[in-house]
Amino acid sequence: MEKQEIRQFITHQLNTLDRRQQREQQIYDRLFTVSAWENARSIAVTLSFRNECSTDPIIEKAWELGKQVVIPKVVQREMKFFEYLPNSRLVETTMGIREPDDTAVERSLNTIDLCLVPGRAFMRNGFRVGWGGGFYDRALIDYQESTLAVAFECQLVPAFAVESFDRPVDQIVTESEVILCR
Ligand SMILES: Nc1nc2c(c(=O)[nH]1)N(C=O)[C@@H](CNc1ccc(C(=O)N[C@@H](CCC(=O)O)C(=O)O)cc1)CN2
Ligand SMILES: Nc1ncnc2c1ncn2[C@@H]1O[C@H](COP(=O)(O)OP(=O)(O)OP(=O)(O)O)[C@@H](O)[C@H]1O
Repeated sequence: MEKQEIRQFITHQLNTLDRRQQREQQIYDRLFTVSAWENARSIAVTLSFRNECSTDPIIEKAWELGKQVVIPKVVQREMKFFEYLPNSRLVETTMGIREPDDTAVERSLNTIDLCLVPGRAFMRNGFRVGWGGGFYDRALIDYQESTLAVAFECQLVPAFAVESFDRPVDQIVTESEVILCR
């Protein structure tokens, strides 16, 4: 399948997913036992939108545990990361993604212990298909710390053509397993 067909297929899968809340809770419970999560003092995470697995409980838990949280903002085709606190103000993009406002403090991704990478579809070897902006492929080029994706089982796909610029994640946490990709 082409990446574009995979995106359409996954959108349908996610829109018709049953027992979503139960599945999300299983994903969180499993994520919170992973050592890369436990050891991270700072995490980068996206604010979920549309039918992505909700990241709100992940962020709440991170704050509860005293972890620093940063979230991305797309600035002129480039993604930058900013500190995210319970009282941070957000603005919504035309696409519907919530992003930090102008007052947020920028943090280099390279100073963050764990990067939670969003994606539409994943192979078990960690390669992913996103929304098609290539933002994470570029952001992860010289990122040395742990990368992890949370995804529903139905987002795992058997095979797609990997391109030279694609960057795999280290681990994928689903509602039924932790996949060690590398
Ligand atoms: N929750 C979440 N936040 C995220 C991502 C993500 O996958 N999930 N991203 C992961 O990389 C980045 C944003 N990714 C984007 C990828 C593509 C387009 C884009 O192509 N927009 C089109 C409109 C497409 C549409 O409306 O459907 C455009 O601007 O013309 C925008 C943002 C950063 N934040
Ligand atoms: N390292 C890079 N340098 C320049 N362009 C890149 C790089 N990585 C990706 N791109 C560009 O980004 C485009 C989209 O890539 P791809 O379809 O893999 O995005 P994606 O992984 O689905 O999106 P995202 O990473 O934002 O979730 C590609 O067509 C490619 O030209």
